[in-house]
Amino acid sequence: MSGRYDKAIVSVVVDKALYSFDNEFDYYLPQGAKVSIGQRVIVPFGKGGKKRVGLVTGFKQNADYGRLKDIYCVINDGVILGDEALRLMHWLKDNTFCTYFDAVKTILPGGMALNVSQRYAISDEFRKAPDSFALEPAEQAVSAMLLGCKSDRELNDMIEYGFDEQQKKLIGRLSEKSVLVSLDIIKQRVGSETEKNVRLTDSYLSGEYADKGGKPLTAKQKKVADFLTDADSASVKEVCYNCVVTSAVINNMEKNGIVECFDNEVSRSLTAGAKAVRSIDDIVLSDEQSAVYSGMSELMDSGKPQCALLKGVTGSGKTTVFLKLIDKALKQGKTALMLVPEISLTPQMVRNFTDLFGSNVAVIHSNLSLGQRTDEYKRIEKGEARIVIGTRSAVFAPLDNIGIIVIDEEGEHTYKSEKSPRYQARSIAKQRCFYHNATLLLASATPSLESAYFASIGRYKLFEMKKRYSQPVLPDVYLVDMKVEVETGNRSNFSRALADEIKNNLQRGEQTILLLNRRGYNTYMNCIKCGEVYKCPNCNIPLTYHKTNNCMICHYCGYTEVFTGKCKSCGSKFIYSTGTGTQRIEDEISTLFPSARVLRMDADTTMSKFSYEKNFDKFKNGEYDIMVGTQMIAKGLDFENVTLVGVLLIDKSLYAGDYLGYEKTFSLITQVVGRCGRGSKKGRAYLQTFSPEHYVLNLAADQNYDEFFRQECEIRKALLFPPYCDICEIGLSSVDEAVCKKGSDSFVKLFMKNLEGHGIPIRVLGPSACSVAKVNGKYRYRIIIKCKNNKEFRSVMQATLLDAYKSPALDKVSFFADMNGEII
Ligand SMILES: Nc1ncnc2c1ncn2[C@@H]1O[C@H](COP(=O)(O)OP(=O)(O)OP(=O)(O)O)[C@@H](O)[C@H]1O
Ligand SMILES: [Zn+2]
Repeated sequence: MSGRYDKAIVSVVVDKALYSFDNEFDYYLPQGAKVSIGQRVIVPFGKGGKKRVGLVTGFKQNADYGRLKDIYCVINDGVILGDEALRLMHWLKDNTFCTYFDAVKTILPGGMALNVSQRYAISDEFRKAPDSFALEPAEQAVSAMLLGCKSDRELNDMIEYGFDEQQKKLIGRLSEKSVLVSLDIIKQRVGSETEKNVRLTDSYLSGEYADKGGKPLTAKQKKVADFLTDADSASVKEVCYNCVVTSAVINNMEKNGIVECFDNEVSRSLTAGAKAVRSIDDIVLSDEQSAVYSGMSELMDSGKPQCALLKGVTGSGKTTVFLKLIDKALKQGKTALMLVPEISLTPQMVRNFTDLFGSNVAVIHSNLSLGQRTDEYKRIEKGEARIVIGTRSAVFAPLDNIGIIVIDEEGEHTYKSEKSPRYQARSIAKQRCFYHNATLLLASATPSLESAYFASIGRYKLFEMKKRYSQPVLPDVYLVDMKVEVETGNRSNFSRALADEIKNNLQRGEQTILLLNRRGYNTYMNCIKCGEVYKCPNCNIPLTYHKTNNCMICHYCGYTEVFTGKCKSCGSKFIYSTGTGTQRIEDEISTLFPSARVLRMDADTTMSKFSYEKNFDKFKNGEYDIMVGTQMIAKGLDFENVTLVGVLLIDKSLYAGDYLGYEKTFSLITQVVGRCGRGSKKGRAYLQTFSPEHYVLNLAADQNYDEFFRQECEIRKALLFPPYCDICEIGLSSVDEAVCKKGSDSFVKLFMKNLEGHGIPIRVLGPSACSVAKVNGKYRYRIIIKCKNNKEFRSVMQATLLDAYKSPALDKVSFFADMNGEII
């Protein structure tokens, strides 16, 4: 319901409200003001009546008139959350334990967020007669400093960056005494135009800048760096605006090598200006593809919400089927949404779409500047783009009349948000399909166990494609026993079989992909003399040695120290290092195969994200013979000249320490094996392991998903894990371990108390320290609650969280609840 009234009481959700205090608050709408549901307003909030951004969620008939405050002003940019978006906001609040406004901010693109900030100026009275004001000495000192400022801008900069906490406190007093006047400035984070962009340099991100003695950042520079860390990239204008700096600050940072400027040509060519160059009618589906298409068409024609799972082996041409189905939706006068796990890895996918649908395609992902994201959002809202491709957050794209939502590689963990609101894109997609009577298509070569289970009990309609499109056979897969290699004197990271095959490939001019899921050079270092193990002081886990910058780096928090070659505690020069990372493999390849041209792809070489596409293009053009990388190279890539895949050591992934370990390993192997033999030549894959007898590895080598599914379901059923129950994880952290542990125990007690009288079957595991027990100087505990995710359970959890916020035992502990989250 949405309407306009001259006088009314409205419910408003408010920005920056704490979870424990979050609600729909009532406000009085001033006489003559008009507002609609879904429109933004500024309201006074809290004790001091500070101005906050809010969003109107409804009108009220009866409320306590006397105690209500007036809305301060209505923001004149119309309804920004429509009926569906408001429902999603409520859904997020109820299901993920976030605040209303966290939900609002997640649904809107970052660039549309509004901020209220306070700006100060010296009052005319004070300027004229400063001596007539009764000020304490400290106040006098501060006001003298402020009087010395040449402009309001300088004055506000001084307050924000130059003052310590003590001085900042005096600002409030000076406003009360009318020395200063304050203004509330409402800022939208960006305008709509796009221009020159900035991002942090690789050197700064890798810590090289700091290591090479780069100047420490000034307060303003730090603000810019923090902003860019969050935003990935933004236009110069946006940075200036949000960080309240001039472009001179950015120029300086560019000179010092902290940021770099670039033109974002990628997104421009991808979206508004794109032209269709091919016709969808030229694509002819194979028999298997046609069968899926007609089955899906039936669902789409039903006019009811539907959910289907497409299990298609790697290279079966799932994308082609998506294209045809999306074309069908458009022809029905509807719109379509397609989610991918990581856009930088699938430039080909985006190209496929723009080639066929031109500017009808909008792309949403975090590599765009805030302005570009807002522009895409508006193109979608206006109906100029009726197909949206994007990563997780694109699931909220303001499409109207959706016909189909496709989620590619549906089991990928990137679909789950790891910060509040902790939502799973699949669940949001389901909500949207219900709303629009649309069809949801989940697709993968290795579906998540949960989706496969729902398909097996008939809740999802199941479609399968068992053949590759161009090459009738899947690659041959061999397990290589590394124990035998070691026993027979081969201590290298390459088994003889794999080394021989790499040699063959080099001779034949065919390409090879090597997977090792650890970056860096050595992953463990200790002193032989005193036994000291080099660990991160913040996280207490072993540091990884990086040869490229001669540093030891923590892969959890980024802590970096230069490796001196001597033990820090005893000074000995005998340092023992073990554990192989991708950098070391790159070295070993150059020793074993000096002529090979090697491309390394891991988080260290691709920090700016833009390197992905360039490097993959070079590899595709044959400029490299071997690509070695972490799991980022395992999925989605389609290079026809790759005929060999080697997995250097898979064991660690099997024992990842949570119930998803086997599922993830099976999926990783299937995906990476699927990268070879996609053209006319058959592929082969070698999996090196110290546990060649492990059944998961054997099933993965056989590419036998069905049997893996059966066995894994048995285990999950016996031990009670999803999909046979839901899991609610409580994560707790604190700088003090004892406080964290005590707080965790209190949380369990509060939960048990709230549970009383409900008769809900649950099992509580823990509290226990997380497997990485300390990150960024904070100790981490977790509680696992096996439960059934329903309204009753969630209400118990909500009550527990509210109690926990009030409990003194949890005063110094941060905590969150996460339904069915991935457990690290
Ligand atoms: N009907 C078709 N006509 C022409 N080419 C096709 C057709 N179907 C698939 N292909 C080609 O086959 C190759 C594999 O297709 P695609 O990348 O869509 O497979 P996929 O199922 O998504 O694989 P993966 O799960 O490994 O990512 C691509 O190069 C694609 O262009
Ligand atoms: Zn660390």
